[in-house]
Amino acid sequence: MNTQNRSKYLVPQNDGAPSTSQDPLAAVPAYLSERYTVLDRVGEGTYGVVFRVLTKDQPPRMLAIKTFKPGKEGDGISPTAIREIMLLRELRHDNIVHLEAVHLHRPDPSLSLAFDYAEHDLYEMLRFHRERGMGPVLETYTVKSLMWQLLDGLQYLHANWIMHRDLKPSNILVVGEGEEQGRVKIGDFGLARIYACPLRPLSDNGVVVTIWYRAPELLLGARHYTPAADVWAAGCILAEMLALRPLFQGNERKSPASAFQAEQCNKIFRVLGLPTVSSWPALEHLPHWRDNTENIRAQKLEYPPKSRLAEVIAEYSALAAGSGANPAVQQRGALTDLLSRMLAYNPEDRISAADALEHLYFKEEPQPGKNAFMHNGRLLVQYPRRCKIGPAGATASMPPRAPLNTCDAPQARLAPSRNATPAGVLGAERKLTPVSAAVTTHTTPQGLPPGSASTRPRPPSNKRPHLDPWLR
Ligand SMILES: Nc1ncnc2c1ncn2[C@@H]1O[C@H](COP(=O)(O)OP(=O)(O)OP(=O)(O)O)[C@@H](O)[C@H]1O
Repeated sequence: MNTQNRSKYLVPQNDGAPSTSQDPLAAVPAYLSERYTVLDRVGEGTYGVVFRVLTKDQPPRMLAIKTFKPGKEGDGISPTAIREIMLLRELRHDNIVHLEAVHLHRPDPSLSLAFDYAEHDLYEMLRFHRERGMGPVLETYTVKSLMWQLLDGLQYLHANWIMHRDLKPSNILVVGEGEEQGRVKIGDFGLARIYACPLRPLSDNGVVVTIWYRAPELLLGARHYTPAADVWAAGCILAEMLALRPLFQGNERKSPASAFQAEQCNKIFRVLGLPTVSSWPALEHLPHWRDNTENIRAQKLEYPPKSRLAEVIAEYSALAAGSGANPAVQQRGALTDLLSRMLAYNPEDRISAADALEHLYFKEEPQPGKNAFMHNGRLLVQYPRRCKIGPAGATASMPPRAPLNTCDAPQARLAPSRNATPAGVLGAERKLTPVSAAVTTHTTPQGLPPGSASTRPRPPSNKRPHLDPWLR
């Protein structure tokens, strides 16, 4: 089995098959059951396992608890990490997943974080369209609403000197029902760096680290991360919503850690053309550009003399729609203008999240809304609910527990994974109010039960539509 294609939701077995034999809730720390009824397990990321729970207060609320994997012996949770988590608790925005509670179990130490629960994420939504051959792809209104909300959340983070650094479809959560139906919740910010220390390198875990959303300045060796890199990732996500496939889908070179990611850069250059020092003066100081200029220039003929972004988006999205007519790209002028500003090579020229919200694209009809699923009183698509893996016989008062190993999604096949980029997050200064909320600590000497293998079914394959051969 090609480990690059292995979903990170699966703990590798000798034969590469997922394990379904272990109790999916075995990894729930005992101290959590004092406060929550654990319903089922919704997934596993690089750093932890996520459970769906109900609070035991009245009325019960549904939350997602992320329980972080125990670190190697001797690895504690640093005060810096705790401070950062506490800062995350202060974030309040409609489009940022809210960190409800922090449970720190000192003896291990182990940590569980409680967030708003969101039934969908953009990765699964895109997969749904791709797999079901929904044709056409996402509705224009849905694309606009999701992007508008994502940018709104981003501008809030950036205004507070926080950068996400790991934006990708699987981190774009979307609420399924209730008052906040169709609402984007940016998830997973900041936590990757906090948990990077105790874990083995991602490659040891057989996890693919996606670089598809990584900005060119980072690929070319820039040391400093700026909010513009989040906007690049958001631009890639906008393109992916239209095309149902990642715009720049390169393979990552895993080592050394600072390796020049030639293939990923190549994918970008083949669509946008080569960057130039005249339009991006800092380029000549970027180490990977400097060290590889000759090689890059030697392949010049492979790259278009000017950006082909508009054509590529039109081609890809027509392929995704199957019929050659994708309503989401009908307003091509404004859409491609916004996209090309979000995907500007020079980070200083790249549009900010705040300015992007003012772009003509969002002013043209249909204008974006707070509920990305519902337009003019009509539910546009009923997305399948998350795959959840519950224990037979667990009880829950609200809503009914998902049956064992079920989900509404089609049975899974292996796919390029939902991938993670190692990330850090918080800028040095913030406009946030001082931290007021307290961490709940648990000092009873209960260790984490031994972690169990994830039993999440494999996602289906990420079928690539037929591509323009020179874009391969
Ligand atoms: N607040 C939430 N509500 C519902 N599901 C969630 C929530 N947060 C995370 N999940 C789901 O739990 C699973 C694991 O999430 P997690 O954030 O740990 O990993 P990831 O984003 O997929 O990858 P990584 O952390 O490695 O970048 C995913 O399916 C994710 O969509």
